[in-house]
Amino acid sequence: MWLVGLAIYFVAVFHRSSLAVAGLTAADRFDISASQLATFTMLQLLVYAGMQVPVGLLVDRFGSRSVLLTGTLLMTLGQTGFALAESYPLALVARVFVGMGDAMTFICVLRLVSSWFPTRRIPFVTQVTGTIGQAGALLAAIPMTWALSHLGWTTAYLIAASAGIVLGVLALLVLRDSPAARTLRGPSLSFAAVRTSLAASWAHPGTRLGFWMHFSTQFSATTLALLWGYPFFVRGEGRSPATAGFLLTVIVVAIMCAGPVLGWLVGAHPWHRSTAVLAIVSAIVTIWTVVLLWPGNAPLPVLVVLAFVVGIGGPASMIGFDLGRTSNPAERLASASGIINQGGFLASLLLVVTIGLILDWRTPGGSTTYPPSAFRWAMSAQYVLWAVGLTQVWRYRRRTRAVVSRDELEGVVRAPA
Ligand SMILES: N[C@@H](Cc1c[nH]cn1)C(=O)NCC(=O)O
Repeated sequence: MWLVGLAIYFVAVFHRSSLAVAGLTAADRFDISASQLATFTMLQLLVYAGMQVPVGLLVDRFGSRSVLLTGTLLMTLGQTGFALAESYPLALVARVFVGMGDAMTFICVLRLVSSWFPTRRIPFVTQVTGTIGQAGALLAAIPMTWALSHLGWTTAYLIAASAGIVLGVLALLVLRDSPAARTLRGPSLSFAAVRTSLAASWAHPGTRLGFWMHFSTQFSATTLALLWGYPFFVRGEGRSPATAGFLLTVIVVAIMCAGPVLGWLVGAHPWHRSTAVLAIVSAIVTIWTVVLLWPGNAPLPVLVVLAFVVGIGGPASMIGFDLGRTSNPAERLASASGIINQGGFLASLLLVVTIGLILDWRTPGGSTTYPPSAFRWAMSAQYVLWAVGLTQVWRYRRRTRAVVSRDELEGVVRAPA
């Protein structure tokens, strides 16, 4: 069950990232400017973040199997539309469908993990899910670049879309919501029930802690990987395109290395989940400060450390979902995960837009040849998000610890007195 869900999530990450290497071809095909190109990424993030809570509610109501199948269908339709679109507005509509399908995937897989694995394995399997799923971005980078240049736009994207048909059929035949039932159905979704369920999830400080953990940890990596990393390394730090590509790969390597380690750590020391997040965000802030204060271009080893430490933020964000799991009953798990999953994507959306605005503001003459000083200003916008995120993690960590029993969390069984 897990492998089927994981395969669909892997393909969702592949679809999500498949535009990153097609930017120049897309600009030619649709005859669009750089900001119109960036609109694709913003729209996708907006749809993804906006759908998290509704998707969580749908999963709690209709089960992961039904929602995952719907998501796979939407992504496949979207990617097929993108392959065939010849105008910018049609391509935007197709990207909205890809974003909607993508938004339906991860929460379903988290729910499958909690239904099919013993409790003590869940933190580790959740991390491995994120780690393997994120490798879909690697598939989007290398084979997709080859396919676009050798097979052309339409064939490359149609082949990508066909993965959804194969996985959709597999999921239809194989997937079960839980060992006890092929399809689980929760209570019906009246407006009052939805409000009560969301309010109950949000009222638990553990859900809020999870949201702010997700918010603080992943935006730096997401923003670099999806849009601004390449221009920052090339224009802001004077590196060659090949070195910029290498630095973006270091982010993915960091995700692969840190995911299983954090999964083990969270399973073994659940009481210290927020300490791990505070330490990782502090490390990210420190290395960014070194790079931004470096006189002139930072040396390559420092940029490698930056890419690696920022990459660790991706798996660190998964710790937020573990807070959601231990703070909510099973029937509210998916909606709590939806609330938490909004954090990092909202922060990334804010940052993607703010960096664009600051670059335009600090670049003379409306040109897109952004100078290194403009990148320093733009990347410094992250301090506002870190300040908000770290303050909230600190506040809600204290509140969560006040209502959660450490012994229960750590599974300590005390002998009767
Ligand atoms: N933080 C990511 C997943 C991740 C895991 N390792 C690195 N990144 C996340 O929130 N994922 C949701 C999704 O849909 O990808």
